[in-house]
Amino acid sequence: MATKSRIAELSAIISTNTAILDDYLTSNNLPHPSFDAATSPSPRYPPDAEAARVAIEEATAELNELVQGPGRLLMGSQPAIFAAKAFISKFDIASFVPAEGTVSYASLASKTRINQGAIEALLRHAIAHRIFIEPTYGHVAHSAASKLLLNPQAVLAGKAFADDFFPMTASIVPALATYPHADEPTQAAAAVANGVANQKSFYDMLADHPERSKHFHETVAMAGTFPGLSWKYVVAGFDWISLPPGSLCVDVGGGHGEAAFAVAKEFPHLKWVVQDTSKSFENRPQVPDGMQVEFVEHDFFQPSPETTNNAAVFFLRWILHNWPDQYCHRIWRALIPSLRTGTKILVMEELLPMPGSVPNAFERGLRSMDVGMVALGNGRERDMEQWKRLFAEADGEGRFNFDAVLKPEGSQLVILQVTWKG
Ligand SMILES: C[S@@+](CC[C@H](N)C(=O)[O-])C[C@H]1O[C@@H](n2cnc3c(N)ncnc32)[C@H](O)[C@@H]1O
Repeated sequence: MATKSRIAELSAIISTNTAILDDYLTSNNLPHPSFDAATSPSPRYPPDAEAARVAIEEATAELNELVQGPGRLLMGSQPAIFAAKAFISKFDIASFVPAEGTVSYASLASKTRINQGAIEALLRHAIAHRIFIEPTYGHVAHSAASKLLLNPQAVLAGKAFADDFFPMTASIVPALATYPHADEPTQAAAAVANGVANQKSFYDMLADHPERSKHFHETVAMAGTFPGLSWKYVVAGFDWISLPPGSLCVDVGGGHGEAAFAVAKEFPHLKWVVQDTSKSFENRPQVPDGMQVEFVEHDFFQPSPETTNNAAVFFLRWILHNWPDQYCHRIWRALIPSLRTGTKILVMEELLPMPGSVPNAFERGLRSMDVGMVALGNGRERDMEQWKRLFAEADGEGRFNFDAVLKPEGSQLVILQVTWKG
């Protein structure tokens, strides 16, 4: 019997899994996927239906790319869509489009004071990507995707994309052409994009732009509402109950303190100090009543303050991936004055898999983050060997002992547990 071709295999996978998802939606009287503005924003499915959805996403993408052929695949990506998305967010285009009905390009031009032809070019490119629709010639209405841009959190994230993530991504190649060693934060694409190469790292530059700083920090804090990044995984990722009452935990570069809040809520016997820059603390939420959480301004390249001397745990989530190895070592060495034999250092980060060993859509997300870290500060996402090497070399004497990697079920990030041997 002839073996099935890959495209026939993929077609079968799509057919089987589409039937599963379709049955689930129909039998539960739920809306079916649609680009229509009335569609619910981000449907969440139970495990079987979600597995079918993921299989469809994976197989349709592979099938689509297979039938494109190598030439179209190589040349077909359209970077202008990122400019269109950045434009839409920067100029609040979604807010000018009524929830019901349409707005004309002429009206958008008068509201934004931007040339109508340029708006038409950018929005029609977005429309071709299902962001907005043009139900009658010259008039724009919402699609399901564009309507999401009315959500206040999406507005903030869109601004961070338009002002920071998109321009820094576009500057990766010029930065590497000028600074090929790619090992200094001040020579990364973010610095190049902002005209501060050799002067400021991304975070130092951001401190000069209060609005952008607010968008960035709130976007990072908001990421904790995404399923794989939920704060509940900070709670599940370590044996917090094993720490004696009154133990001090320090969230280094803790941003808005959401990780500390999540653990303090479940384990009120612990005290938390959240360290970060003053800019990051702006717009942070109040400490909920009864929680022992304190916010302390501290530069993590400087020695940890004496008040953290008896800390049981130093927790670093999404810190080290921003920085090249030698800067990570500086952050770790700054902890040493406060470390005692047995102090735990918990690093919550992505763990890069072997290339090609995880579903492609997931891998694309991870690799995109990795490139994003190069852009932000010549940082890196890291695989297991790279993490182990980073810990082993951090103090020059191998006193940071790597214990274990913990991955709570469903978490996108792992917790790497390290103990100070003293
Ligand atoms: C990617 S965010 C992660 C925030 C938080 N830990 C989380 O998981 O959401 C990196 C954090 O490092 C902080 N940061 C950057 N440079 C710093 C420095 N020199 N000292 C202290 N914090 C710093 C930033 O302000 C930001 O809050």
